[in-house]
Amino acid sequence: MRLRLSHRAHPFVSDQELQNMQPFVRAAHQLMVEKTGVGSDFLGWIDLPEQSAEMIAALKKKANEIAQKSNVLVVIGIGGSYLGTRAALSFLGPALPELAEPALRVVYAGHNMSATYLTELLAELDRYDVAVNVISKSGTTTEPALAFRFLQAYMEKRYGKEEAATRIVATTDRANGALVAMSRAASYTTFVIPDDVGGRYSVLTPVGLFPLAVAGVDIDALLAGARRAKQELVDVDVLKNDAYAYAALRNILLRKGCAIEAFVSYEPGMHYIAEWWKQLFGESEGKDGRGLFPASLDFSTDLHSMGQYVQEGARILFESVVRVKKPRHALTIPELEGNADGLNYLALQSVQHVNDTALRATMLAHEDGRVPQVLFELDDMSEQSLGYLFYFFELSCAISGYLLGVNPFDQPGVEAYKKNMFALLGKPGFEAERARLETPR
Ligand SMILES: O=P(O)(O)OC[C@H]1O[C@](O)(CO)[C@@H](O)[C@@H]1O
Repeated sequence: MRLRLSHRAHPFVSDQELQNMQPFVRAAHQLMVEKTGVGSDFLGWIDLPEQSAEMIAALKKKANEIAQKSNVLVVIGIGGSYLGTRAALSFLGPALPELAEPALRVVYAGHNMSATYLTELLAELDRYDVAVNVISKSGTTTEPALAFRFLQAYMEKRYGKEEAATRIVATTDRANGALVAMSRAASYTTFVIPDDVGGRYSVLTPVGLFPLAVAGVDIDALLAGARRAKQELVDVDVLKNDAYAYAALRNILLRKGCAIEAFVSYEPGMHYIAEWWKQLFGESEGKDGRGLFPASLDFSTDLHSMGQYVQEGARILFESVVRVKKPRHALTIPELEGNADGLNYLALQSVQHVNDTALRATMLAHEDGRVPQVLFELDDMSEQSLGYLFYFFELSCAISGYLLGVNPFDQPGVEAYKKNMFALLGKPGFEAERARLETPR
């Protein structure tokens, strides 16, 4: 249940260069643990692995009640309010939710504003017993608010106000935002997102824990994995703390001209882990004209599309590769009589061996193509390993942001499109902005 850094981008970065970062890593560490850095009022994520047993018990009780009477949970949220859940469920399986018949399905809304998506979602719900978890830290984000308007009306029409109120759970701020008032008025069960935890660091709050508990995930094991990461990743020595080494490597590679970091995995279940990771690093570091652009690649699938670019395109990227040491299933390749497909040279070997060989072959090829690579090894695809991974990257991201000299916990740039959208839609209070936008440029 661990994530280990097993390849530190050599020969592109030497251990000496990594060690040269030590004073800066120490300073970043101190800013974080002494809570003296910018954004220090958003360090609540550090202690999430050890949160109140009372809150976890209440959360599990309600999750159980919802799971008893529903077979679809609609999770309404955007960004950090849904990506952690989606990442966890795709990581933990089933690998093919379209074909599986789980006792409860989790579907998403409020992460886009597509009329097609919402209409087709609402049209399908009649066939299921439905519950809704609406999640918004601010309680005012347009995408989830819009989706909830439709879902709330659907639930009340279908079940009546009283029963709908037992099937809707709100996860939001303690006191502020429209969702708090709406939940009070309708008597929804609510769970609180702590004031000192930002959206992208919130997967281990009820934001992730509640829907995951409804879906049957062992959230105690998830938290245990995060606790272990918290206990283990304490050494300030950059050569002994993998989370800090990763943060330092990213910064070295950025300064060496890599503008893009691609998160690479060889398990399809990691796809949404990469999406979660992209938000974490993108919102934390992309500011003040700085930061690596976080991208992701699903190998070996994308080797047959983006592989060409990585091998021979502009030398502007490095890869952070995650290898899963023990995937959920082992599969042996059968022998084929007559060897019509020519694959008998692989007979009786495991599919994992072939996948791992693709990883080795690709890393060697990309090294020849002058692409720096960092390799992580994740023990397995369990809840504990996932908790470890979540905490590992959150910690790396905080240190990396401080090394970069930005506030890793704000996201002022996200407001730009929102302000323009409100102005163009005619929201009261945005008249001057609208006039500015409509002035010919
Ligand atoms: O939970 P909220 O307040 O609806 O915000 C959702 C997401 O929107 C952002 O503010 C911007 O994408 C994220 O930081 C956050 O995770």
